Amino acid sequence: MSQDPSHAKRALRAELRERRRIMTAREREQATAGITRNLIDLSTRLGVKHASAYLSASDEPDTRPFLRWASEHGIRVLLPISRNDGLLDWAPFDDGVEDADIFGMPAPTTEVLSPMAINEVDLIIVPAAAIDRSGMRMGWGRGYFDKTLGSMDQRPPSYAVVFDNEVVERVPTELHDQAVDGVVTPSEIITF
Ligand SMILES: Nc1nc2c(c(=O)[nH]1)N(C=O)[C@@H](CNc1ccc(C(=O)N[C@@H](CCC(=O)O)C(=O)O)cc1)CN2
Ligand SMILES: Nc1ncnc2c1ncn2[C@@H]1O[C@H](COP(=O)(O)OP(=O)(O)OP(=O)(O)O)[C@@H](O)[C@H]1O
Repeated sequence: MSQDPSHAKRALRAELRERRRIMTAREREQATAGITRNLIDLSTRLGVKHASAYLSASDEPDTRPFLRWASEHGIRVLLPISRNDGLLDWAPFDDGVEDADIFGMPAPTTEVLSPMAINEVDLIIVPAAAIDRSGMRMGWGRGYFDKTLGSMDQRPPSYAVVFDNEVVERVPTELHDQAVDGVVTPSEIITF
């Protein structure tokens, strides 16, 4: 593997992307059930009232059943919308109210709030490609969550959501990379 972390990241992302692509429908369903159960457990344990999460794309761990549960239980959830300047706007979850963002990622079309809105939440749920045993996070390569997490001085607990085989020994890291406080997979909740 190359010494340059950005090259190593690219290679690892390609491998992970391919692994997600070849998952069967049954594997996905089972993963969704576990992830939903663990996200509900985590939010309940933390007494969360206001969270941020993401609207999953078809290859990503499915957040929608959790989002519906949260909505039914009075938990307000903010979802990201990618901006051209590298920051994320936020908008509240409302089932079915969505469109594609500038990258084709699902994004909410409810009332747009500024990047500052994330400062109001008491749990941050982030997408990731892989998480290592020290909590370092590798995302999909646009730096959105590094900038978002890195800009907050009072950060609530932040948990990444990945499939079980995406918790790895080490991810390649660069100076700007931000660690998360824990990870939710279909089979467990790990707090670092
Ligand atoms: N569902 C969801 N929404 C999200 C994110 C996410 O990961 N999942 N984001 C999390 O940040 C932001 C969008 N981030 C993105 C990150 C990368 C690419 C992208 O096109 N990546 C290239 C590979 C780049 C590389 O490997 O260097 C690609 O996939 O082809 C698009 C959007 C905001 N919304
Ligand atoms: N805090 C920051 N300030 C300025 N640039 C940054 C910052 N964080 C990341 N970047 C830039 O963003 C690009 C992508 O970074 P990286 O590969 O770590 O993204 P990622 O964590 O995989 O993506 P994401 O957070 O969108 O899931 C890099 O070119 C990096 O220089």
